[in-house]
Amino acid sequence: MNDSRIIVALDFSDQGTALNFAATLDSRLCRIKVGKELFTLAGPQLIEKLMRLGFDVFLDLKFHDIPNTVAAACSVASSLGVWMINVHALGGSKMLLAARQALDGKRTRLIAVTLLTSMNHDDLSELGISGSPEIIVQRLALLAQRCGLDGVVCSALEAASLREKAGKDFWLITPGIRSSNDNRDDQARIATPTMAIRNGASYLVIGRPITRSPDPLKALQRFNDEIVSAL
Ligand SMILES: O=C(O)c1cc(=O)[nH]c(=O)n1[C@@H]1O[C@H](COP(=O)(O)O)[C@@H](O)[C@H]1O
Repeated sequence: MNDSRIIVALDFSDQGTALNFAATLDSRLCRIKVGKELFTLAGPQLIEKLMRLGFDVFLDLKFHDIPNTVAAACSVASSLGVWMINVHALGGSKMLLAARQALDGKRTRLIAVTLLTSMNHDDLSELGISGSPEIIVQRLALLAQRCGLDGVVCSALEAASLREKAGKDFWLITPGIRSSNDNRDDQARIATPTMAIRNGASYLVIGRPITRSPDPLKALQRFNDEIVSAL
């Protein structure tokens, strides 16, 4: 059984590198996320190969469209046998309900992205959205919960207040994870693994701090150890 809280973001620009990298990891120590770049390049066959290596796959395509289109896309994504898929909460309740309905009776988990972790207060103002990231994330997360989704993607900074409001069974998936000496890259709302766990995160999405490490398996083990001691 895989009780790791880590989802490794497999953000690579070619299939061979991605598969070789996945093979150096251990499917008992993490799950794998495939995003837009790799899926556009390598498609369902790659998902199949990763599942054959024993990985639970989170297919991160962040669907955001009219309800009918999103529901159909969710249904097809689920038929690939993936562990989890996501949509944007900003698609609104009709879209979220349609996505949820498309997965009724299926094993695939459905979560909603709230506010991207690359965005900060200034980005919201630029869009004419008033309110802090925390308030917006909370509103979108509770909407997703009311629509019956399994959880949301948010930053670890919002996880503590959300955990209180959404209860213990709602999944909080937190990207933007960085140790204190890691490069922040394009992430704006970041937190350490310890902070994410203490704030109630269910799973931590970690990409570059593992994929760019000279010893990815060791980095994964180090993150897992940090998480276990924070639990
Ligand atoms: O849905 C996501 O996974 C996601 C949502 C979000 O708000 N922020 C975010 O960074 N992600 C993804 O999480 C991963 C983070 O990667 P690193 O910044 O390299 O750790 C990337 O694959 C992003 O696409």
